[in-house]
Amino acid sequence: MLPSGVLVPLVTPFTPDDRVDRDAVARLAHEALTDGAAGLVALGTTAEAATLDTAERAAVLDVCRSVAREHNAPLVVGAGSNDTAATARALAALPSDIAAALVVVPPFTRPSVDGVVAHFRALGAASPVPLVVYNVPYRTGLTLDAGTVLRVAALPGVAATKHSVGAVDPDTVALLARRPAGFGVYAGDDILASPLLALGADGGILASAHVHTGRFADLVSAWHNGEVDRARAIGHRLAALSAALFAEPNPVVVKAVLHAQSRIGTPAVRLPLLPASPAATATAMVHVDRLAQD
Ligand SMILES: O=C(O)C1=N[C@H](C(=O)O)C[C@H](O)C1
Repeated sequence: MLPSGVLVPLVTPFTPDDRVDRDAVARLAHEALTDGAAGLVALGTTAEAATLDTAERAAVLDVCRSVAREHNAPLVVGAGSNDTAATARALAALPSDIAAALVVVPPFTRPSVDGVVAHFRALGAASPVPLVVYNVPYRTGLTLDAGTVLRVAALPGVAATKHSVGAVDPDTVALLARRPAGFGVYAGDDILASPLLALGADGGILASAHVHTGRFADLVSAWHNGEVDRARAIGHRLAALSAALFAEPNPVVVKAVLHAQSRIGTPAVRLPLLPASPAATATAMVHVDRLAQD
């Protein structure tokens, strides 16, 4: 359903007067797909989707759909909340040319395991497009063991997971060992992308891949082609880059770097995020430049 490779969850660049910079969104989307991304994610966490109003979300989606169509590339759209019925309505309204919806494990409410399974059963039934379950315990407050993810994976309409548990832990290993055929696993912790690929992940949804997209695409190919030494070497360099890009809350450093590269007009983020510090930006740029020279 989704291709192997790296999907770039696009940031939302803002103009100096705090409007969505549609041209910059389009430019970043084109660059990512031209540089080797297998697809795009619109309205993810990285997009600061929580701070966009309805019209802004529609504008971002519109731009991303048009660029994805031009490149014949899959577009995944971020969705999901701790209100099952509201999420089902939002999914039902998605346009049919969307490849998948990235749906977060219900945050904050802390339902039971059976409640989580019932949530995704309802969403799988309501959605016209396949679901990618976004498992990110440090954001949702809910840790799912491998058995629960596999129960969700077996539901109709559930196609993949974005695995962002913050560690390569026993449940991660069990998930990759026991996942059913055709169920995709995508790394969602940028720093851990290389070890997850070594365990067999299909790719990654990685904000870091705004920068050196081609290197991230190469990391996936190297692991998938069994070029272990090369994959390790690329993975170590990219992990250092990702660590620098995630030194402050995502996506503030990514935006600062894109601005330093003159790829977006402002590094602005919306509250409660604060702009990246000059020190974090400078450190990230050292890694960006070092990789450019390799
Ligand atoms: O928006 C996303 O998708 C991503 N969000 C993660 C986060 O902010 O925690 C990071 C990942 O690179 C992609």
